[in-house]
Amino acid sequence: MDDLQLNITSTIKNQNKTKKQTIQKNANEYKFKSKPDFSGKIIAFKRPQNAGQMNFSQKNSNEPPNKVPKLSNIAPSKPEDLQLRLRELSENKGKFHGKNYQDLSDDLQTKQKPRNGPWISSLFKNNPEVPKMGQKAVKPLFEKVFAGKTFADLNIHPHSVANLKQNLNLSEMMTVQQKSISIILQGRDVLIRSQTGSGKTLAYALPIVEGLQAIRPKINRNDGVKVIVVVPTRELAVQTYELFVKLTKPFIWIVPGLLSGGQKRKAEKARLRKGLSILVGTPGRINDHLLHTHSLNFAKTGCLVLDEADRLLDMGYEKDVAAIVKAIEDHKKAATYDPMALVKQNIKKPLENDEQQDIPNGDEKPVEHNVEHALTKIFQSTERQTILLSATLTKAVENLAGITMQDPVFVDTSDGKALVADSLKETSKHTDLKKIDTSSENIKISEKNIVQKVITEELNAKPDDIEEKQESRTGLKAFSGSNHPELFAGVKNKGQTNNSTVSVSGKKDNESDSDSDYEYFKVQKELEVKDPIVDKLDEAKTEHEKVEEPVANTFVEALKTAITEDELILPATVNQTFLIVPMKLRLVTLCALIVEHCVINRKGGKMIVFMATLEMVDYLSELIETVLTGKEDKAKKKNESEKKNSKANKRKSKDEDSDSEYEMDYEAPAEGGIVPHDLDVFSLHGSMPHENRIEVFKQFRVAKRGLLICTDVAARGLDVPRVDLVLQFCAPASATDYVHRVGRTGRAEQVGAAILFLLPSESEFVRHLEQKRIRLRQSDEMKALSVLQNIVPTAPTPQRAAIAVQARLEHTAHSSRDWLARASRAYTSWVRFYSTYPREVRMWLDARQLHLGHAAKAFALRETPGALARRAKSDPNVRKERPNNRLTIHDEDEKKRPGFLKVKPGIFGKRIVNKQSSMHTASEFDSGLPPVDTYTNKKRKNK
Ligand SMILES: Nc1ncnc2c1ncn2[C@@H]1O[C@H](COP(=O)(O)OP(=O)(O)OP(=O)(O)O)[C@@H](O)[C@H]1O
Repeated sequence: MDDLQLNITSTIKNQNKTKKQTIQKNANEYKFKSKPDFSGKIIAFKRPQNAGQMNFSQKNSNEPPNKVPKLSNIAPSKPEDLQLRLRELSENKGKFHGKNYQDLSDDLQTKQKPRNGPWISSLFKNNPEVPKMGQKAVKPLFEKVFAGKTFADLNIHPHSVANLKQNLNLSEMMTVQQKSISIILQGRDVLIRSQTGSGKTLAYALPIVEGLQAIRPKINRNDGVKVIVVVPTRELAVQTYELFVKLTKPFIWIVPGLLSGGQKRKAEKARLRKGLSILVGTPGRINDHLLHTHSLNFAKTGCLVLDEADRLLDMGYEKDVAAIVKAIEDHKKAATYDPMALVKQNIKKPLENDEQQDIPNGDEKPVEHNVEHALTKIFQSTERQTILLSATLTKAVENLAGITMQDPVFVDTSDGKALVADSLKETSKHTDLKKIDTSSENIKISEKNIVQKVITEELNAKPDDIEEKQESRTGLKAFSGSNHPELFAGVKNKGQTNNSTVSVSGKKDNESDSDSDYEYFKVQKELEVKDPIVDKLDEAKTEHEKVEEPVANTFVEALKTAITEDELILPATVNQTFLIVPMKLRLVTLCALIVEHCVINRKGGKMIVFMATLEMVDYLSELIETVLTGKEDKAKKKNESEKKNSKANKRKSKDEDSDSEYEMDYEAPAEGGIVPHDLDVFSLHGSMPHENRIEVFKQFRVAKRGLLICTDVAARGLDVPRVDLVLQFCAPASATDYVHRVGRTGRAEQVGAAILFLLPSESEFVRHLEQKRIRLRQSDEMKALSVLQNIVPTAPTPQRAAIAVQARLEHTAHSSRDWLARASRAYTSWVRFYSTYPREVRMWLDARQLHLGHAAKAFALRETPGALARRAKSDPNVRKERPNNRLTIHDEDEKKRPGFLKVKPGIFGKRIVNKQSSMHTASEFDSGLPPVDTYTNKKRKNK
């Protein structure tokens, strides 16, 4: 019992009890705390809950013990007074005379004057040792980014080629574009995987525009939504929409539109009523309009694109995606089916395709080049093409592909993988894939005949057959996955099962005389097997050439292999490193890297820092900006005399300076920041007002240098030019998230760097990344700190410079109640976030390993974890509940729309829901609008 500081505060009742009873009761009230000693050993000691109370009780020993001491009415001005009142309040369980314990505690924190003279910093004390991880032999996967072919080589409208050159400055194709464009133009369902920044957006946007522009008569606004592009974030929606705007410049009759959260519903409704050809949006918002905007109809939609498909199926999005797919099918089904009209329409087609028909009054210029693509036919039919894209694949994507795609093609551009895996092909080791790639050129010849073929077929077909065709391609069968049992039943059955299904062009597979694109692949395959010339050519090839040739798997095999192997690809041009930084040094090391990259770097760096929660982004971005550039501090300047005093004290204390490395002069911050240059700091997270969010994104995009601090909301798809450093301040929730975050740099073969911050307890996370073929090198954390000597030239060592910067950070964080509240909110949010890491990574990112006291230092806080927890408890702005993934769709809403059937749960088969990591992106799943029924309810209540 020697190490117990007993504070026996007994009530009158207790006094009447026996001594033994009193001691037992009080012993139960003691808190047990553990913290490491200097050598890192954990020592436990017990401390009474009201430790400070003993002295107070002693001071007021004249008063009866049961009497509540009164607070003086005079506002406390001196820290000692505050201390006193704080003790009074703490004794009285938080509230007294309407005063709040926390308020007083904050007053104490903020009004406490910095001590002048020697100030012992604990920044470098008690830190765990930084392990040297070494490097495992990892052979990363690489991808050839550029294909060596130009857009002019494609069979697309010359205006498109010219537009790409003039407005986008693009002429050479990227590999993924070369592989995918021709396949998309054939109207095939495609699943595309290629590394971040490899040009996937253009790979689908260009053929879509090409397919649309070729429709004759030209489409107009009244023709309805032809293409739906679903992306996970608003910024990505804006970016994709802008690309479509650029691509459709030569074809002004194609109207792209944007539906992303945060804008006024009314304005969007008006736009939808006017008519859009290409609709780009976030799933929540599209669904919101599906429910509440009756002019939005997908009956004419011929193409559905799900960009960042794995993300869209993650965390609550999948319901919305399912609802969109279902809406397309329902709307198509609901559209009046008139076989005669269909026949007439098809008979007219060859005439319509005659270019002369295009000139209404002889005024309009004829389009010189009007190639027919199978995709154009799809836009004119009731069918639908589905395109899924991502740099990373998951089981959920595989499931979705099985459900929504028919006879899909898998395009994987990583080296050593199948470049094009066609579901209509059997596994063949030495298939010449170039045949598939050039098929669009060959198919031109055959496509001329497709129209005629379809007409003949449809004229001959019974209504039942036609219905079956439509359903198979676009109807409920496709949605429920019933048309794809073979996809996962085994590859060998694939061909047979397909034989009994209806092909893309509506042709039965066993009728092999068809010229359709579907048949083309079949015939092509037969040719590959039978053609003696091809055989001879194959024989003539050297063994070496054969080894280099990519292996063409069937779609299912290739996709399954890709998912099982789970190997991740990152641009070879990104230099990836990690820093193991002890908790207390994290913030100051971050500042050092920002200074190094954005300030000292003459070229002017552009950097993105990923944080775990929006509270962290809000607080740390402002703190860093304030401390480094002095942005806000100006309002709270010290007066001249204080400055003089501090300088005098500084001089004085210099003389008294001790030898300790960790002891330094405390200098009250002077005016302004500590870096000589301007530093533009941007912050971005999902809870920002929409306008700010888009504005920040746009500003950062055009900035030549600057720092963006953000959550994972910026991790997917965002294409910000010249970002040369990505820093992950908090470890990602998965290796996949790591890839997407890093992928914001090194885009389109640009050079970039990525740094991952890890705690000593998290160091084994590197091994997890190495297993996924990600190669990282360890950097020296002390070397990173040495940069700070540039901005604190008086500091003799990097440690001293770090202490000075940390002091500035802490001073700012404690300069007002607001700062303190935000700091502790950020701290609390991070602590809560940490325990939500998904199970797969929890063994490396274990919340039990955290030292919460040290963590406070990383938020420039000086309070103990207990005090911070109390503050969080009394802070109404701290999010108490876990963010849910509910969208603004309610059961009642779903019922409101006629013909809009409720999506059955589990329709996407096995749901892969990453609930744990919902903290940092939760707000993304909102459509950005209040639920409509709130308004309705209010109205009802008023009545
Ligand atoms: N053919 C091309 N030549 C040069 N640059 C290109 C080409 N095509 C696209 N780009 C550029 O490459 C960059 C990355 O393109 P994009 O955003 O489409 O990549 P992504 O593969 O979708 O990346 P992520 O997986 O991160 O979403 C963009 O800046 C784009 O302008």
